[in-house]
Amino acid sequence: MSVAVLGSGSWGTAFAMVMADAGQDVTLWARREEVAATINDTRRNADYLPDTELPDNLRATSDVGEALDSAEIVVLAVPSQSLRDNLGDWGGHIPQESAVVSLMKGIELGTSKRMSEVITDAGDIDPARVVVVSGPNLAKEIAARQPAASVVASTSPRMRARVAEACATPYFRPYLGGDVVGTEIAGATKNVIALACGMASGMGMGDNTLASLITRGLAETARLGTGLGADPQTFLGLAGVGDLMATCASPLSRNRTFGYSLGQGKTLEETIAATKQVAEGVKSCKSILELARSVDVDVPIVENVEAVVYEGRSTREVVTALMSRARKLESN
Ligand SMILES: NC(=O)c1ccc[n+]([C@@H]2O[C@H](COP(=O)([O-])OP(=O)(O)OC[C@H]3O[C@@H](n4cnc5c(N)ncnc54)[C@H](O)[C@@H]3O)[C@@H](O)[C@H]2O)c1
Ligand SMILES: O=P(O)(O)OC[C@H](O)CO
Repeated sequence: MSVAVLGSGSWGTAFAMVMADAGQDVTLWARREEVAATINDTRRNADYLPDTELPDNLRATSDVGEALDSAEIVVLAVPSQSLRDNLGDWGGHIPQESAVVSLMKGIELGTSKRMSEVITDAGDIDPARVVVVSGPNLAKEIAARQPAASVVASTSPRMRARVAEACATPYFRPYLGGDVVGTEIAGATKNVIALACGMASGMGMGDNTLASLITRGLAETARLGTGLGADPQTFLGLAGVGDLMATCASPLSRNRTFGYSLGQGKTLEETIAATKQVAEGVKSCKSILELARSVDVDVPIVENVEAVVYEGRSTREVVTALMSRARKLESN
C-alpha cells in the first residue's frame, strides 16, 4: 500500500518505520528540505531518532504534493496546535479515497476540538475516513522495535481494518476499536496527568504519590470521556490505562520530563527553552479544562496542572490544593 506520513518528528518517523517494516511503500514528509535529503542519504533522522536505521522502502521528501500523490493512507504526525493550519495548506492534496490517520494526542486551543474533529473540519474529510492510532507507544522504544500494542480506532470497520493491516509487524500489534472519542480523550488527557506525575517526582515524591495520581487521573479522564459520549471500557484499555502507565512512569516521556523540571523548581520559561520536542499537555491542559467545564465534569488534576502552567501557581501550592479537596466517594 502507498502511505504518506506527514511530520518527521519522533513519532512520525517511528510510525513511518513501522509501516515500512509492515511492507508498505512509505513517503515521509519533512518541513525542511535538508532533513528529507539527510534521511534519504543516511537512512537516519539525526535530529529525532539518530540510533535507528530506517528501511529502504521508506523515503523522505519536503514536497507535500509528492508525498500525498496516490496515497491510500495519509498519516498526520504534527503538533496538535499546528494541525488546522497544516490542513489548510494540504487539504486539497489529500486523495479522496484515502484513510486519514491521526497520531496526535492533543486538544485544540480556542475550540477544544479533538484532532479527528479538526481533521474533518479543516481538511474537509468525511469522519468515516478518519482513524486514530493511540496507545503506550513511546517513539524511542518503538524505533528500537521493542514489542508494543496500540488501538486503531475508527467508526468505519473498513478504514480501521485497512490501517491495522498496514501497520501490523512482529513488534507492533494493533487492536481494533470503534470508540474514537474515548481513544482521543484518553490520549490527550494522559499527557496532562504525566505532567502532574513529573512534577511530583521532581519534588522528590515517591511511588505512592505516583500511583495515587495515575489512579485518580484515570478516574477523571474516564469521567470526562464518558461525559462526552465515550465507552467507559476504552479507559481500561491500551489507549487508557496502558498509555497512562507508560507515559507517567517513563523518563522518555516529554510530558513527564517537562513536569519533572517544574517540580525541581525550574521556571516555565527555563523548562520551555530546554524542551526540544512537543509536550502536548502543556498547551492541551487549558483546552481539556475548557472542554470539561463545557460538559460540567470535574477534572481536579488537569485544573491544577493548568494553574501551574497558565496561572503561575507553584507546584507546592497545587499539592496542597489537591490534598485538601472536600471528602468524596472514590467512585464519584
Ligand atoms: N513521540 C512519541 O513517543 C509519541 C507517541 C505517540 C503519539 N505522539 C503524538 O504524536 C504527535 C507528534 O509528536 P512527535 O513525537 O512526532 O513530535 P516531535 O516534537 O518529535 O515532532 C514534531 C514534528 O512536527 C514538525 N512541526 C513543528 N511545528 C510544525 C508546524 N507548524 N507545521 C508542520 N510541522 C511542524 C517538527 O518539525 C517535527 O518534525 C504529538 O501529538 C504527540 O503527542 C508522540
Ligand atoms: O513523550 P510524550 O509525553 O509525548 O508521550 C509519548 C507517547 O504519547 C507515549 O505513548
